[in-house]
Amino acid sequence: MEAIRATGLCKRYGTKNVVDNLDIVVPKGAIYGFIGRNGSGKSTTQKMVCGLIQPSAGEIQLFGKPVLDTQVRSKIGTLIEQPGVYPNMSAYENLVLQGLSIGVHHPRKKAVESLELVGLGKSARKKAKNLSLGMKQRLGIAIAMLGQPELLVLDEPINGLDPEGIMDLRQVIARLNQELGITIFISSHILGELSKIATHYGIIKEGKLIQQISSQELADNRRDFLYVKVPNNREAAALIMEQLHPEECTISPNDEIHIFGLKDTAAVNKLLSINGFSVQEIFLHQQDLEEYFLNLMGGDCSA
Ligand SMILES: Nc1ncnc2c1ncn2[C@@H]1O[C@H](COP(=O)(O)OP(=O)(O)OP(=O)(O)O)[C@@H](O)[C@H]1O
Repeated sequence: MEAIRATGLCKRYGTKNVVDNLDIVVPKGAIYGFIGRNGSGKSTTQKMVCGLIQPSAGEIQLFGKPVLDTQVRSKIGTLIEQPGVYPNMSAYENLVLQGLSIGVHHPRKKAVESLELVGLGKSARKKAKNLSLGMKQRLGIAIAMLGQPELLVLDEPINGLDPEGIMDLRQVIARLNQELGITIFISSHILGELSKIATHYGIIKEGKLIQQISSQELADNRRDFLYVKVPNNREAAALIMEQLHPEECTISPNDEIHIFGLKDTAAVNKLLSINGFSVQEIFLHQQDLEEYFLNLMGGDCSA
């Protein structure tokens, strides 16, 4: 059963379809990276998934139930926009207060547990206003965790964080997913960081889903090749085709050989060497995720 299934989802503001006929499937247990430029409709989609705004059309099911089902709503934790924290209260006090306001059993115990979960155990007594942005985001996740959700919806939690903050947050997300089995629906326009943890991706452009793909399918789609720099490249390429039967060998504009469908660097190196070619450079070129998405989105998506 999927954690989220959105079908034909639309949101119209005035005459504009901000979200346009979206079909999204987030499998249970996934870390689903929802990727698109600013203004592409990510927040609007996430707000509909959380039941914060009404779709203009379409249907959303969470764990097989309609999004407005009260039982299912208790399974969602959200971090959308800034977490509502009191700056002069400590991280711990904020959590206790939030816990009390949503009627959590044993709010003090839960507050301590939630702080530990997000790696803020040692900063429990710090005033919220003195926490770094990354710590504030983790406090926001701790608040979202108070209700023991099965699904966390995180809207651009990485935005504005420094590299250390990003790494800490990434570890927290991975831990919640792996240790507690929580499904994560996380939006971002920063691709690299997400690629280290995401198991699935949905790519949205101008309100339309342009691709939905698992990280496994993505790895298969990305076209890696062996890069070989060698004099007499045409003869070398012909020899490689004849002896090692890769899918394809091309000569790049810079005169390097690109071999597709073969990853055995040693075999190529050996073949060329024993036939008198002096290999200057040889390595496996892997198309990185950024390149892949930029191709799909047609330009710089961090703009
Ligand atoms: N309440 C609203 N009324 C009118 N237009 C809106 C409203 N909310 C969002 N929009 C518009 O919908 C489009 C998508 O916005 P949305 O916030 O969903 O995008 P996003 O991908 O999350 O981008 P960002 O990262 O900048 O928030 C934008 O053009 C935005 O101006």
